[in-house]
Amino acid sequence: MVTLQASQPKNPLQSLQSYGQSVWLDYIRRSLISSGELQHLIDKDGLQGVTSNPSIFEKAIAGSTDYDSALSTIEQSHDRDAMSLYETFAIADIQATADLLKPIYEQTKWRDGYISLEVSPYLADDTQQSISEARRLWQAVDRPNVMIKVPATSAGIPAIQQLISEGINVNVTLLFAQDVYEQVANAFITGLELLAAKDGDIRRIASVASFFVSRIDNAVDNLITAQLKTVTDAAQRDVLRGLLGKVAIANAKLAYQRYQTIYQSSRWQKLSSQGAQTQRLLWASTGTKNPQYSDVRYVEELIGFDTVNTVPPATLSVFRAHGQPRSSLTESLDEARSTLANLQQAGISLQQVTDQLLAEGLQLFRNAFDQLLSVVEEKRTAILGNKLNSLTYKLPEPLNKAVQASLDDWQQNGKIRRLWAQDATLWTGTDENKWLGWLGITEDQLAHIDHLKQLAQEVQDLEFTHVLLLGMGGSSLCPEVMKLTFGNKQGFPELLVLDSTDPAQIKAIERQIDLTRTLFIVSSKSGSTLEPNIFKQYFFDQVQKLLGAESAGNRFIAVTDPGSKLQHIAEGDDFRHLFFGVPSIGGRYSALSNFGMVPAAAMGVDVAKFLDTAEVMVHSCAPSVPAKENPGVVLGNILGVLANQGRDKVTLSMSPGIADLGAWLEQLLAESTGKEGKGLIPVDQEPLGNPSVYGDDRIFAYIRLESAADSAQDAAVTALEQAGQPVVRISIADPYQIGQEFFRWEIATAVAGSIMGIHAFNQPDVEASKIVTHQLTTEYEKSGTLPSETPIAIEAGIQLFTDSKNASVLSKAAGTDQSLGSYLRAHLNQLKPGDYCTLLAYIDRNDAHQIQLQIIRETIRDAKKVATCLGFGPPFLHSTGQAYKGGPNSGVFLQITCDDATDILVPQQKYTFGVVKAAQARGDFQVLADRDRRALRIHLSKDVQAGLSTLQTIIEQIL
Ligand SMILES: O=C(CO)[C@@H](O)[C@H](O)[C@H](O)[C@H](O)COP(=O)(O)O
Ligand SMILES: O=C[C@H](O)COP(=O)(O)O
Repeated sequence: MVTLQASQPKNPLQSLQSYGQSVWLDYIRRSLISSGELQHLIDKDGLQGVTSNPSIFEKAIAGSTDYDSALSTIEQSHDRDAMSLYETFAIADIQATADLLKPIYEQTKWRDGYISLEVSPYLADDTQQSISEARRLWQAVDRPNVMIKVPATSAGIPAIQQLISEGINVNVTLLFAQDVYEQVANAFITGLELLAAKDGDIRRIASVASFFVSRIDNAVDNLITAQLKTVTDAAQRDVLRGLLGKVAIANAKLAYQRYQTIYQSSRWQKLSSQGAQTQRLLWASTGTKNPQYSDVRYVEELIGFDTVNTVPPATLSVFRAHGQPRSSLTESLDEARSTLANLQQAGISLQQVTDQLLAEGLQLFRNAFDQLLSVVEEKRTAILGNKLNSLTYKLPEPLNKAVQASLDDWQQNGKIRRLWAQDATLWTGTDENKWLGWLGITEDQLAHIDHLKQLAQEVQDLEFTHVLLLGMGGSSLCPEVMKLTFGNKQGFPELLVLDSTDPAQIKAIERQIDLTRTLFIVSSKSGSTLEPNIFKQYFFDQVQKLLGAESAGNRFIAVTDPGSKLQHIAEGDDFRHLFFGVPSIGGRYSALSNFGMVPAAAMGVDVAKFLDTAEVMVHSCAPSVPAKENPGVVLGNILGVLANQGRDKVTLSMSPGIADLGAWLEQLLAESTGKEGKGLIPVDQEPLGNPSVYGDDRIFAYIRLESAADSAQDAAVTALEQAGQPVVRISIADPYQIGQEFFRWEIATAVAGSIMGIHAFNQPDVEASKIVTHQLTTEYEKSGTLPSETPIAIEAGIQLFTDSKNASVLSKAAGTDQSLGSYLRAHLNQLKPGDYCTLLAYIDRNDAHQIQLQIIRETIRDAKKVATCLGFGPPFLHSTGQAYKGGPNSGVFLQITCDDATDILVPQQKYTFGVVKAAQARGDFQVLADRDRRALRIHLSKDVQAGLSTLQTIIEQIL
C-alpha cells in the first residue's frame, strides 16, 4: 500500500488506506485514461486499482464514441469480427490502465495496482473453456498487474484453482454467499499450494474475492416488502421492518469473519511463511441503489483491514465529498448474526436469494455482453457499408413473431456458440460434429493461398484456352457459379463445366475445346463418383490419343479428399497437380475450399480477394455476434421457422448476372434439409409471376446484384411483398462478394436444419439411387442390355412409363380414354395446394430445351398454383434429388427421357454414356416409386425438341 505523507491533508478516500482498505475504481473507459483523469485519481485520491466487467465495457464501448475512430481505422485496414474488435479495445484499455497502475504495483510489493478483465460470461458453466480463455487473455494483456476475472460458479471454482496454480492472478467475481466464499478461498489456497509444489513464485500471486453487496439488499428488501403486505402481527412486522437494508452488510461482515479465520489457520501460515499474500475480500456492487439509503453506505459500513472496495465513479465522488471513515467491518458482529437469524425465521432463505443473484448476475453480464457486441457489430456494419452484402426481410406478422421468438431462443440458449463449437446435439446428435470444417475454411485457405496463386500463374504461362471441370454436384456447382459470374478473364482460359452423362452434352462440350490446349480438372471429394470417373476416362483417352500417354497426365489436375481412389488414379497417371479437400467438409459446403477455389484460380479469379471478401461475412456470422445481428443466423431462423409452418418452397430469384447461384443454393438447401419427410424445397429459375399464381407455401429470396439489377424483377418482388408474401432481400454490390453468400447460406442452412430437427450434413437418399444405377449398369455389362419395360401408353412417338401402383391410380383416373393427354391430366390433377411439380429432364441441357421446359413449367404453375421445379438429370441426382426422395411427399414428378441420337462408348467399359444416363434415370425412378412418390416417365424419341413441343401442346390443352 502506498503510504501518504503525514503532512498531506487527507480526503476521506485517502483516509481509507489508514484503515487497511484499498480503494479501486469500478469503471473504465478510454477517455478516462486519455484525458489524464485516471492518473489524477491515482495521484490525488490514492486510487489503487481498477475493475472492469462486461457491463462496464458495454457502457464504455456501446455508450460512447470513444472508440469510433479506432474502430474505423481498424476496419479500413482489415475487417475483423465484433468480438475481436471489442477485445482489441478492451485489451488496449486494460494495458494502458495496467501501465498507469504499475508504480503502485511495485511500491506495494504486488499487493495493489491491479486492473481486472473478465472472461466471457458465456463460459461460466465450462471449467475447461474458462481456463483456456483466462490463459489466453492473460497472455494477450501481457502485464503482471492484471487479474483475470472468473465467476464463482461451480464450474468456475475449479478453474480458479487451476489458474492460481499456473501463476495467473485471479479476481473471483459474482460472489454472494459465505459458503461459496469459503470454497473460493479454499480453491485459492490449494492453487497456491500446487504452485509452491512446482517451485513457482507464490509471492507474486494476487487474488481478490469480489463479494457483491448492494444487490443483496435490493433482493431481500423486495422480499420483505412483499411479506409486509400480508403479515399483520405487529411484532413480526417490527422484525421485518428492522431487517430492511441490513442483510447485505451483515452478510459481508460475517464473510470477513470467515476470511480472518481462514487466514489464521496453520495451513495458511505455511504459505504465508513463504511470502504468499492472502486473497483479499473485495466489496463489489457498492453503489447505493435505494435512494432512501445513504449514498456512501456500502463504503462506510465495510471498512476493515486487508480489504478492497471497488466503487463506481459516482460513489467515489460522494465518498470523497462527505464520507466518514471508521473501522466498521468488525463492529456489531452479534447484530449481524441475529440479522441473518431473524431473516431465516421470517422464512426468507438467504441461500435462495444468493443462488438467484448469481444466476441473475450471469444473465446480466451476458445481456450486457450481447448488447456490447450488437453495438460493435452495428458500428462495424455501418463502416463496411456495401462491402457487406445486406439482408432485409418482410414477413407477415404471425410469421415474424415466430421468427423473433426463435431468434431469442438461439440467443438465450447460446446456440450460435454451440454451432461454432461443433456441438452435434444442435441437430440429431449423430455425427454432425464431423462435418463442420467449412466454418474455418476461409482462414485456412488464406493462410495457404500460395498454391492457388501459383496455379493461376501456371495456367497463364502455359496459355491454355480452356479449363474443363469434370465433376458433379458439390464439386461442380460452385465452379458453375464462378463461370457465370466472372465470365472470361483476360489472359486466362475459359472455364467449362461438364456434369452430365448425356452424350449430346458431352459432344457439345468437346466441340468447344481444343483438346491439346485444355486443362482438365477432375473434381470429386469421394473420388469414387461414377460420372467424374468416366468423364476422366473419356477425356484422358482422347488427350492420350493426341499427345501420347506420357504427356496426357500433364494436362490433368485432380481435386479430391486425401486417400481417395481418385488420388491413386491421379498419382498413377502422373497428373500435373493434386489438390486436397478437407474431409470434414461435405461436398455442398465445399465452395470456399479447393473444390471451388482451384477452378476459380485457374479461370483467373483473384482468389485471395475473393476469400478475403467472403471473410467479411464469416466475421458477421461469428459465434459472438448476437442472433438478431447475425446475418446467417437470421436467414436460417427465417427458413427453418417458415418451413416448420408449411412455407417450405424457397423460391429463389437472382439478378441475371448471378443466376447460377440458384443452382448452388438448390443443392445446399435441398440436400441438407430434405430428409425424414421434412425439407426445404428450393424453387430455382421459376420466372416470377404476379401474386395470384402463388399459394401460401412459399418464401421468396431475392438476391440482387446492384451493378446489374433487373427492373422487372424488382417490380415483381415488390408486388409480392405488397401482397403479403414473405420476402427476404439480399443485396450484393460487387460480384466478388458472392462468396459472402456461400458462407451466409451455409450457416443459414445449418441453422434451419437444427430448427427442423434433421441432420444437415448427410444425404442418405442420394445413395439409394446410386445403388440401383450400379445394379443396372452391372446388369448391362453382363447381358448387353437394360431390363425391358412396357409402356402404359404410346402416342405420337412418346411413351409413358410408371410403376404398377402409379399405373393403376392413373389408369383409373384417365378413364376410358387412355390417351397421353388423359394420363398427363390424371397425373397433374393430383397436384393440390402445398404440393410441387418437378420436371426431371434426362436430356441435353441446351438453350432450346430449357426454353421449352420453362414454358411447360409455367403453364403448370399458373394452372395449378403450385411451385414448380426443373432438374436436369443426372446432375440433379447429386442435388435436389435428395429432397425429392427423402423430403416431404408433396412432389409430383414428370421424368423426361429420350433416345440418344448419338452415343459415346466409355473407354475400358462395355457401356456407353447413353446407357449410364438411362440407368440413372431408371434408378432414380425406381427409388421415387419405392418412396411412394407420384411419378410418371415420358420417353421421347431422338428428336427431343419435337417431343418437347408435343408435350408442351398437350399440357397446354389439358390444364
Ligand atoms: O466484480 C467486480 C470487481 O471485481 C465488479 O466489477 C462488479 O462486477 C461490480 O461491482 C458490479 O457488477 C456492480 O454491481 P451493481 O452496482 O450493478 O449491483
Ligand atoms: O455433391 C456431391 C456429388 O455427389 C459429387 O460427389 P463427389 O465430389 O464425391 O464426387
